[in-house]
Amino acid sequence: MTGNPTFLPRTPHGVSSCEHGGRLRGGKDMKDAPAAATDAPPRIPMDEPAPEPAAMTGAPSHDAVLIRRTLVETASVADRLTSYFYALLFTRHPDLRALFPAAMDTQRDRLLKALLTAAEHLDNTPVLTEYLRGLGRGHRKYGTRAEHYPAVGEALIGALERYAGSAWDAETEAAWVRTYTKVSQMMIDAAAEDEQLAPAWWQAEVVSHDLRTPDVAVITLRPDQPYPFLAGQYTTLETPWWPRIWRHYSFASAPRPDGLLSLHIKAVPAGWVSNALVHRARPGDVLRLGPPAGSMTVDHSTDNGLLCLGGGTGIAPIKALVEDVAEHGDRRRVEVFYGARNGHDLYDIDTMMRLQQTFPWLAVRPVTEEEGRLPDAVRHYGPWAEYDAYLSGPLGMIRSGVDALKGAGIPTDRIRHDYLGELVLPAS
Ligand SMILES: NC(=O)C1=CN([C@@H]2O[C@H](COP(=O)(O)OP(=O)(O)OC[C@H]3O[C@@H](n4cnc5c(N)ncnc54)[C@H](O)[C@@H]3O)[C@@H](O)[C@H]2O)C=CC1
Repeated sequence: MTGNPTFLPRTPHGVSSCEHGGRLRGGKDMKDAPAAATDAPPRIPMDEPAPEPAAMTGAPSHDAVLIRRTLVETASVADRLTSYFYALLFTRHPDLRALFPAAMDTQRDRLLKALLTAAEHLDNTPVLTEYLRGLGRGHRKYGTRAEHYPAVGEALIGALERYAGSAWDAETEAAWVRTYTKVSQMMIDAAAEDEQLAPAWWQAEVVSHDLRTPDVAVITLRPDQPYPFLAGQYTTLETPWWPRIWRHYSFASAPRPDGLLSLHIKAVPAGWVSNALVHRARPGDVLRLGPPAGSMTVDHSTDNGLLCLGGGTGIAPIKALVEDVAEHGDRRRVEVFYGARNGHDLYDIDTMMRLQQTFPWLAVRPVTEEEGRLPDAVRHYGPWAEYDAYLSGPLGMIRSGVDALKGAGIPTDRIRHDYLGELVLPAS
């Protein structure tokens, strides 16, 4: 290590809780941890997805330049860097191992990816603040405490130092220490504030389980206490069968007067949580939910129409958005394109068609792959320049959908989805 990093995030009350500074002993001697087997891809690839960025303004700060240089340098070895990061963390702080799932697989790169996403948005303070505050709140359910953050910072610096090659020097290390201190402080403060307002997690009982296709279930939950959220948001969920493995699922309904929550789950190959929810969960089972998150919510300050693309189970939050517009009595035009591989996979088409019959301002267009892919279908209609766009579905669909919508004249700041991290981060 070139310097002597000291992470001193204040406790929520402004007093330094502990000091974990100093060189990481023995870091250079450690072997890379073996790569874990891969699980099914997480629906949202980080702990919590970042919000849509505002346009970046001005030149990047010097710290941001140094940090991006490190990211570029380590992009091709991200996997080894991640393994080494966790090896350092757990060797130096074995007590922290219990906060993570028994099998690390997809968890492995989540923490690091979240940190790197934060670094990516260093110069965009409103976006960074919103993202980190959500991340801090979301970490309460893992049992994360203020005093854990310095340990993570040390492991991060140790791993970066090892893999950043010529991009690493004392100045770069100082930039990372400053950045990490800022990042962790925002998370700590947000968690402390949230503690006054909301539980760290909710328990929710399965009250109905409806298998719509061999792979897709619609599940209704009754939370043990009120669960406030907005249509279009998602939750994190832990099952009793896979402790400490959390997955993201969007709510399929706007908030209901009876307080019940509904989710659409597709069992994906090797997806432990999704398979348990589809094939094992039954009424009476109790799950745990983290706080709501996500920025794909309706902007009620405008009369713009809504153009919604829902692919596969991505139709769930789109249905919630439609209900939200209906409840506001806005009568704004809402155009839904509902994509699936084939007719059989359009598992919620009856509900969507019922909504279309009820609301004259709503048009629902099912699109199967025989007819083409969702973004192509959208290009055949329009014009869309006066619409706000909402996308939910597989990553490839979001990517090509965003391109199609930009091509149709919708500005980026009126295109909402919850996949930002994966779209901006270098592939690893
Ligand atoms: N908030 C969100 O963004 C949500 C996302 N999801 C995600 O949606 C996905 C749904 O998966 P499945 O039901 O298996 O979907 P799928 O693989 O059956 O595809 C659904 C639709 O997306 C289209 N599509 C797929 N790849 C595409 C590409 N590269 N370019 C253009 N169109 C493409 C297909 O043609 C089809 O119309 C999951 O990954 C799930 O995690 C689910 C709920 C909410």
